Amino acid sequence: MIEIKQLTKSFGDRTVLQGIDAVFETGKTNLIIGQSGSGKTVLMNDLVGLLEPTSGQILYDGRDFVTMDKRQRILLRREMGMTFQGSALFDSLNVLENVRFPLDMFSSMSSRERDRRAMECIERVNLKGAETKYPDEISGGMQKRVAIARAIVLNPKYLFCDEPNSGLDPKTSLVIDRLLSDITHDYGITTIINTHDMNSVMGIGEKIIFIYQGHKEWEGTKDQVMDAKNKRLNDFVFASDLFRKVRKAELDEDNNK
Ligand SMILES: Nc1ncnc2c1ncn2[C@@H]1O[C@H](COP(=O)(O)OP(=O)(O)OP(=O)(O)O)[C@@H](O)[C@H]1O
Repeated sequence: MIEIKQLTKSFGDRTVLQGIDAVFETGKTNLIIGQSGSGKTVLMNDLVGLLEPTSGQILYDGRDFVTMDKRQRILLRREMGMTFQGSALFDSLNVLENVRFPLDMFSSMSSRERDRRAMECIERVNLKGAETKYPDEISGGMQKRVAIARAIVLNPKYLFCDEPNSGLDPKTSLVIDRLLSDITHDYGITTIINTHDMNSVMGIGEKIIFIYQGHKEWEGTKDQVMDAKNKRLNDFVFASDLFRKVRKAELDEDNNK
């Protein structure tokens, strides 16, 4: 479990995150949603230590990341996996080498063991057969899967995914969502996903935190989103034409009963 308490982040005199309290649950897909510019990426970057919060606590199973010394932080970072917006693969490395990279950097495994572990993760994301291909030889969806395999190769307890569906068609997005959800449940990972994809929200949003202009406006589950009474959340959800139509059809159906 990751718990944040009164997390605030300012850049100069501009406050981007304002006193956020939230709990991200173990073994669940926790989604951070919100409009462009609401602060999702800043929040995630604070969580993984790419930014320093201005104030507040970030508790990883009770351990406060903010007050840790450098050595403790390095150790905790080894428990984190991350995928970035865009897949951020190394163009000059093939799929196997990309996935093996964290092991090459951080593990004491033999070369053979590293290959075996990397192949295990490649198989987990259904990319067996693609291990000798280079990123520019595979599709965007396959690149995302390579990024996920690389993010789990060190057996993380915590997985962070910033916009994992960006640039993907709806069908491929579903495949990625399902994969992230299965991995989260199979390995009991605390997974945090930044998204503004409503299909992801309704598909895998076991816990949803809605950020509005830097503060937590609403939290709940995918089953609560459609009926939530929060106007800002509704505006966000139903800004998607498809969801407005789905909701209207549901209401019409109710009225005709
Ligand atoms: N290094 C920085 N210095 C100053 N302002 C920043 C910095 N990083 C982010 N911001 C500002 O913080 C706000 C939140 O940005 P953030 O990238 O977290 O939004 P987001 O919700 O992730 O948006 P998107 O969905 O478009 O990725 C924006 O107004 C952005 O300009």
